[in-house]
Amino acid sequence: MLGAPKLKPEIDAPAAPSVAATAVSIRNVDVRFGDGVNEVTALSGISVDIPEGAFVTMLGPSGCGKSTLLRCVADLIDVSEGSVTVFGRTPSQARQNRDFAFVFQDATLLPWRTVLENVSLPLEVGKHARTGDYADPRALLQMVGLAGRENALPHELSGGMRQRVAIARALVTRPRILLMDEPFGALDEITRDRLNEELLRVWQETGTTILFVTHSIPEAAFLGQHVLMLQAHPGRMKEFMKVDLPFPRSLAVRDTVEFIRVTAHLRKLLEECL
Ligand SMILES: Nc1ncnc2c1ncn2[C@@H]1O[C@H](COP(=O)(O)OP(=O)(O)OP(=O)(O)O)[C@@H](O)[C@H]1O
Repeated sequence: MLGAPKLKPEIDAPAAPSVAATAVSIRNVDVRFGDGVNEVTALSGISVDIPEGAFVTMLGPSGCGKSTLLRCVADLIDVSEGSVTVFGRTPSQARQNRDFAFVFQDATLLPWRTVLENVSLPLEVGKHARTGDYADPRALLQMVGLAGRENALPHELSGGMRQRVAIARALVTRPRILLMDEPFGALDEITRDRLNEELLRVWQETGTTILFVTHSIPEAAFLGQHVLMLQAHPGRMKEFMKVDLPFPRSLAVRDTVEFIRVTAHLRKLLEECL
């Protein structure tokens, strides 16, 4: 039996446009160090919005101000002009609210504490253990591939393992933003590749916004949804470029024509920045 005739053709309701909130807003930022003849303009006129949940890699010649910009977001450096907001708060308020966590090139683990005790450390000094708003340190260790190494001491781990601990420690307070300053810069290429893949997986599992400084063009292209390219003397924004490569990405993407095209474009931009 036929159903009742349709009076109107069925039309799918248009999907609501998904507009990501802004995680970090950087407006006309200048940073100067020193006074008088010793004054150095590290950053000049930087404006960019980092969408919530984005993975943004920062690339540029040595001394262009990548670390300085990351440190402005992290409330480690005050801007000379302009403003930085983190989810609408000042960097200082965002730090107190534990909106972000920082991962440096050196894992900076406490040598006398086990892996698990290092990952749990932020819970001892912050409000998170009190409020219960934290990630399970053991589950994080599993996520970064260190299940079974909870009781090891840092000196018993490889450099790559130590960085994995540092990443787990950074994630334990469930920061909304992860600020990473060349976290894999001191690692051998194979370990770095593996950690790149793992970091993308962690990003996709946690939805954390990531700002990641690197010197490596392939690393910037492989990890980034966007690449923020800075030029030097003074540090200015060259380009905020979307990387048109699909997710999830595996290392095999680096052999594709599209990836080679992206890295060639980044190399050309980088040469223009010198
Ligand atoms: N505390 C400081 N005092 C004086 N000058 C500084 C300070 N920090 C950074 N600078 C200067 O600011 C500029 C930007 O430095 P920054 O470390 O941010 O660059 P970078 O792009 O991260 O460099 P690299 O890629 O070599 O790590 C450089 O000229 C640097 O010498």
